[in-house]
Amino acid sequence: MRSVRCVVVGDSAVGKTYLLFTYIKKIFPKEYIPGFRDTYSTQIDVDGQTVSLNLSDTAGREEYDHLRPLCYTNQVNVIIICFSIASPSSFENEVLEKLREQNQTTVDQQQGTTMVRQIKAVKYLECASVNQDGLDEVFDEAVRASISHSTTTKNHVHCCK
Ligand SMILES: Nc1nc2c(ncn2[C@@H]2O[C@H](COP(=O)(O)OP(=O)(O)OP(=O)(O)O)[C@@H](O)[C@H]2O)c(=O)[nH]1
Repeated sequence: MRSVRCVVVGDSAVGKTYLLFTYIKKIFPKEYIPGFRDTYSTQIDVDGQTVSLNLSDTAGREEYDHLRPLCYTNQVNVIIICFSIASPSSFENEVLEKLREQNQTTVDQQQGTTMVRQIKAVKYLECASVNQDGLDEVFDEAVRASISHSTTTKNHVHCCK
């Protein structure tokens, strides 16, 4: 079975741990979870293929800056870069609503897509752990990106022989 190793990175408090917890457990935690297990494995079907998906959480706090690169080994197939479309304190809908009233904008699809081009990432996706909106899609796309990259790399190796 194909195995895909995926690391989730991003600033502190953008929701990385909750993203993984909610995706795996299919429930948004009621109480704050200070940390989740560092890695988790699950099997998912993507485009008719069963894949073993290994997920790793990272700590976003600055004091872990020197340790985080240890997670970027050559065994990692996909890195998901996470950020809050609003500020961390504006997670709650009520606060988002207030921001909108004050004409303060959140990151929109267009800005996300532009950023993807700038950093040569594969895709920009929005999701919300709180209602599980778009969560499966994030990890399905991560698997697709990995499969498509490994196919491209193999083809490249062939053509250079
Ligand atoms: N409203 C709302 N809150 C969320 C969502 N996802 C996460 N949160 C909240 O965001 C806070 C931070 O989430 P974490 O998952 O701990 O953040 P993190 O990115 O893992 O933070 P570090 O461990 O410091 O790197 C938590 O208090 C969650 O309740 C979401 O989709 N909606």
